[in-house]
Amino acid sequence: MAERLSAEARKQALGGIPGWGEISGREAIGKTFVFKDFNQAFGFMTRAALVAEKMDHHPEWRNIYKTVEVVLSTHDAGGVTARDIELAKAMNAIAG
Ligand SMILES: C[C@H](O)[C@H](O)[C@H]1CNC2=NC(N)=NC(=O)C2=N1
Repeated sequence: MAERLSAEARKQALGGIPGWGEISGREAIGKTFVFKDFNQAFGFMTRAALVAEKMDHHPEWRNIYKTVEVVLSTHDAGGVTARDIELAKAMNAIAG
């Protein structure tokens, strides 16, 4: 099982993934992606879902029109691990 990152390691990792930050009140990271329209937002979700499934690591997310709110944590580790950082980076790459 992946190890939880320390607060320090988490902060450092977040520095390298634009737009991602700590979620207040829980051990998770998040980002709100804003696209041009619903089509772009849903296209992002479709591509990200395929990557997430391949990684066996899945986002908590919510789509409102052209925005996608994403929260990542590793449930079995009770916090943020390298797997969350990896998926966050992949999502940024997909969003372009
Ligand atoms: C058995 C399976 O590997 C686990 O349930 C996976 C699936 N996807 C997951 N996704 C996320 N975000 N956190 C997890 O702890 C997690 N666990």
